[in-house]
Amino acid sequence: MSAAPQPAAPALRAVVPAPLLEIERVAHVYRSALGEETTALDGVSLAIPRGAFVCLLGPSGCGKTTLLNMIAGFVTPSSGRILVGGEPVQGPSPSRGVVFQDYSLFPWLTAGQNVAFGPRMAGLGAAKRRASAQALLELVGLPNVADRYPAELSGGMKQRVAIARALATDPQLLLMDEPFAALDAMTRAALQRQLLDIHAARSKTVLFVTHNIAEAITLADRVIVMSPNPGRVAADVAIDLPRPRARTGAGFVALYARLADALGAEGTE
Ligand SMILES: Nc1ncnc2c1ncn2[C@@H]1O[C@H](COP(=O)(O)OP(=O)(O)OP(=O)(O)O)[C@@H](O)[C@H]1O
Repeated sequence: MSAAPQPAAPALRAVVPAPLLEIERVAHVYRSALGEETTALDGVSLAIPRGAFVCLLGPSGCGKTTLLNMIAGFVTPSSGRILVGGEPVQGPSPSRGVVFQDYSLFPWLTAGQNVAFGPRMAGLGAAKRRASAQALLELVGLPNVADRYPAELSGGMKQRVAIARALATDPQLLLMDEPFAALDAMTRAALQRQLLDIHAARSKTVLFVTHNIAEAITLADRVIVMSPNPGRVAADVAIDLPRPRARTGAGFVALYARLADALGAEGTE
């Protein structure tokens, strides 16, 4: 006698949180005034979870800045779409903080006013925005520069102010385009440490562009390697080393070789 058929057990579904950033089949073609076309990116798809620290690594011209500018809302993709928190990017937003390589502080504003700029645009009162700017300057290790102008600050100090400014609107996503490339090695290492502390303390999601393999391994949980002509994702490598990461450690050296290999003949540095 056969047993009566049992009802199927309900399928077990893991609860996977939606990624903060979704890039879906994005391409971008620049057209010059003379009608020349450059395909900067083609078929780029990525999903980045909340709280991740991801580095975009690739040689010059592979479209890293173009991709970052599209996520920031400064450039519109020719095709495909970009979602942040499930919403399509339709222009710049205070929920996405941007730090550029060239500091890009307003020279006519003091450091404190630069940091308070976003909150001022958002309508925060003077006393509150001064207090929050001072707290952010302290967070980046600059407790005494609020009244100084950018021209009175070193490159490393300017970049700290730029990071404080990017954090001032409490963005979900911090977009950083080779922010430490112009700094000397010691200042760069100090800012890398500080950025990791901020990432840990504030649980920000960070997308950080670099062409420096060691910097990518030092900072990221995950490195997206891009290749040029047109820009595409060539490799997606998890960095599961404990922090802080010694450059001479065996794991670091092995990942360095792996990423250099993924960069191939296009290798940077
Ligand atoms: N405004 C523009 N007009 C035309 N072509 C552009 C423009 N901006 C970038 N490009 C081209 O698009 C491609 C990707 O450039 P992009 O600056 O995004 O690369 P990148 O990887 O950030 O380079 P780098 O590391 O040198 O900053 C390159 O071929 C570049 O010449």
